[in-house]
Amino acid sequence: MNLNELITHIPINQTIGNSDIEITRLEFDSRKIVSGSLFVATRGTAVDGHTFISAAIEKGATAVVCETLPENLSAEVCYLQTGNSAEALGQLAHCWFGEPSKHLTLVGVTGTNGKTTIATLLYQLFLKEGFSAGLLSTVCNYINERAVEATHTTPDPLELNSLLADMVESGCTHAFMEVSSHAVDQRRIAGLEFAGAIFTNLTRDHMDYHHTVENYLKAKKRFFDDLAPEAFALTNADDKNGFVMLQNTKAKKFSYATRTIADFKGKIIEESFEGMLLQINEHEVSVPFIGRFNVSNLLAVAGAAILLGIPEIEALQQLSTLHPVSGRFEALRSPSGYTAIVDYAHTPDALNNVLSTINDIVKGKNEVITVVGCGGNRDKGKRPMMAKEAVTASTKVIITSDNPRDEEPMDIINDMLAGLSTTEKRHTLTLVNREQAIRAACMLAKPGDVILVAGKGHEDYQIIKGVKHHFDDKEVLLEFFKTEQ
Ligand SMILES: CC(=O)N[C@H]1[C@@H](OP(=O)(O)OP(=O)(O)OC[C@H]2O[C@@H](n3ccc(=O)[nH]c3=O)[C@H](O)[C@@H]2O)O[C@H](CO)[C@@H](O)[C@@H]1O[C@H](C)C(=O)N[C@@H](C)C(=O)N[C@H](CCC(=O)O)C(=O)O
Ligand SMILES: Nc1ncnc2c1ncn2[C@@H]1O[C@H](COP(=O)(O)OP(=O)(O)OP(=O)(O)O)[C@@H](O)[C@H]1O
Ligand SMILES: N[C@H](CCC[C@H](N)C(=O)O)C(=O)O
Ligand SMILES: [Mg+2]
Repeated sequence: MNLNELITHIPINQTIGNSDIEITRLEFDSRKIVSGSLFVATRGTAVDGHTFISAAIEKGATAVVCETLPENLSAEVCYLQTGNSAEALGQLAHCWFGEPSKHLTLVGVTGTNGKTTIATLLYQLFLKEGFSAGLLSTVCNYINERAVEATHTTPDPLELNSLLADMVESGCTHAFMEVSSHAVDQRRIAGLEFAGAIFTNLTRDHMDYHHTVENYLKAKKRFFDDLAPEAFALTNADDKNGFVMLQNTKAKKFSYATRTIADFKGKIIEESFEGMLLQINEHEVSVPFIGRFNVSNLLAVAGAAILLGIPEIEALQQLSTLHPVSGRFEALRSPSGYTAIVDYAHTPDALNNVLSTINDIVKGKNEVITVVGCGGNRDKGKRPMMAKEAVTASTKVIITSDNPRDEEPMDIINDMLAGLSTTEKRHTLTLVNREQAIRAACMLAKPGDVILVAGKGHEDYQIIKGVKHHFDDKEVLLEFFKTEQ
């Protein structure tokens, strides 16, 4: 593609060299440059891409987009100085891949928890309604039914626009994606045209990255601020920041809630480990989901579907046919009569929601045994809170490893234990080995008890010292169940 055509949509403050040249590849990683590439130098969280401009040129880059021009300029290279390289990368990727989001009804979901659930259920619903649809999610990306491995909750701009272009080429009319706060902050979604945006909730997460809740809120809010007037913005009116997210949006505002006035209102009529009977607006709907938090998720799904043109009755009927996302409140019945729940809860609020749901069903008649850890190289502040949530709402707790990554597992466990009183610690088991921790919970459980294995959900790996080992909570449980038969 001609460079002049590519840079039409980005603000260029200064051009040095000939920009009427053909570009063979758009890249932001100097290690992937090929001859004729346009290299975009972005300031990262670990290093500054500007330090790799010369390396990119040595590998054949013939054009460079950067915020700061290098001291030594090459006569064979076109330099384009811009105010924000990350923003420019998003716009360039949008253009490079043929502006795919213009040819899709693209809906983004943001918030601390519920993004994967809502985006995946919308994708399922639109497939069931006969549409060709795509999904970008933490668990997996899909182009119609074709699975593409997910490296992130929200991919980098090149991978993101490449996947969207693949969806267009595959005949997709709708695409649903998660918009993480990192993605908004790093401008991975720059240039995308959204038909709608959904806000789930804002509670503690990613403080290791955003450092303050205010920064975290601002990152998510920017997603709504940037929406076009013809888009819809659907927010959770139960969340205290629900309308804060929408206060500067130009989009059409709508809300959903279980506890207050809203465009899409719902509540639980009945609940068991098999599912719930809900009242949504003036209709009763039976769904194979559990927990008040899932009522919110399902209201967002139904609301967005209706705003996208699905008749209300059809949208609500479809809710009954949807199936839970892998690793989100997955109930496994043991041969000896206890139930094990595998769930992805890895924030204090998520753990609180899941344990509240379990206790609403168990009602104190049986034991609730929780196995939980915290990820390494992630928010340390949440660790004592996670332990406290687990101990407060469980009869037994086993603290263990999640993805230790580059940290010492015992250091993470000790950070968690710091949230407990002496008495609470005395009643809490710690086992660094996650498999042993899950097995111990199964050995402790009696018929009717509930085990919650929290934090990893769908993950089939455990990251230890940079190595991704195979590990799957569900597999460990099913292996133990075999010993009970
Ligand atoms: C902390 C973080 O978000 N990092 C993301 C970020 O990388 P970075 O800024 O750290 O990159 P860097 O290493 O500092 O490099 C800066 C720049 O120099 C360039 N570079 C670097 C080295 C070199 O030799 N040559 C070169 O050109 C890099 O290509 C980059 O453009 O931009 C990269 C490209 O988009 C991402 O792959 C990377 O995700 C890392 C791997 C990551 O783990 N991110 C997690 C925290 C994340 O994004 N999580 C969210 C939310 C998760 C959730 O809540 O579900 C997600 O959306 O997945
Ligand atoms: N609406 C909600 N409110 C609070 N907790 C929720 C909600 N929906 C799901 N959860 C809890 O949070 C966990 C993660 O859910 P989900 O994967 O849908 O969130 P997410 O926003 O995609 O998370 P991540 O940011 O890690 O990708 C679930 O396993 C459940 O414990
Ligand atoms: N079990 C994972 C859950 C968080 C994954 C994702 N939300 C992220 O922050 O990368 C961990 O804590 O390591
Ligand atoms: Mg997710």
